[in-house]
Amino acid sequence: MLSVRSVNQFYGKQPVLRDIDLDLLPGTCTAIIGRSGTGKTTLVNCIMGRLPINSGSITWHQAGSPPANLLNQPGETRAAMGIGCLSQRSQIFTQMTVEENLLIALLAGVQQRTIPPMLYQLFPVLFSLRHQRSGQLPADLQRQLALARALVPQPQLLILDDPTGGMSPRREEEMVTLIHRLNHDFGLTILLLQQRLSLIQRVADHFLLLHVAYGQHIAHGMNQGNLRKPLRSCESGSG
Ligand SMILES: Nc1ncnc2c1ncn2[C@@H]1O[C@H](COP(=O)(O)OP(=O)(O)OP(=O)(O)O)[C@@H](O)[C@H]1O
Repeated sequence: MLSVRSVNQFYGKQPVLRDIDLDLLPGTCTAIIGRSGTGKTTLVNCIMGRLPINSGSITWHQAGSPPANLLNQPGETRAAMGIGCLSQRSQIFTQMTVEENLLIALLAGVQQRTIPPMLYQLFPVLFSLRHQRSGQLPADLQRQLALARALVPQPQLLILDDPTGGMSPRREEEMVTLIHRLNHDFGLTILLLQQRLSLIQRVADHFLLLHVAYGQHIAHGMNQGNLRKPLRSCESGSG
């Protein structure tokens, strides 16, 4: 579905991503693991077209269509191509109601004209609060709303940047269940950025480890095994 090949990215002269390779297969959940500052968000920003890359390629594969070079697509069109993203900071319009936030996501140049019915099934709490101003919701429900918004255009690939960050244990558990359902029941391909292995092991099939070695950020190999089994080391020795 998505191939990242030999991607390098620098902030000024400082290398952040070094020769990153990543393959996302349809229907899988892949985790990008790494401590704070190892470049997880930077990689996602490159995939979403928010940051240019210095070298490498990012290719989008869709059944029945030739591979598309994502680097030729402006960031705005990547959502319409089927890539959704929940960023670290919830992006909701706090003056609008829950429902208005969902409706406005339909304006993002996608074919979809109505809120998908499954959305309120997935988020029953949001359904009961749909006429409430979203700024009045507690932070973890605002996060749920941001995720629901990302799902309105019915993406094929959903990128989740620290989706449980700052959540209460109860909402975190709901979010983990939700990610699992989206992946297993709805077949959504998921790229999950997380630091906590215990959470990753519950939902992810594969992982890519980013870490800092000798003062530089380098990517280590990708495990194609099943992460619900005990985590195996995937270091490839490139440091
Ligand atoms: N706009 C920027 N300009 C310069 N350096 C930056 C910029 N954004 C991030 N960095 C640096 O790039 C490195 C990678 O940052 P990034 O946010 O991608 O890491 P991360 O793994 O997502 O961290 P976290 O888990 O805390 O979100 C860090 O050293 C960070 O300080």
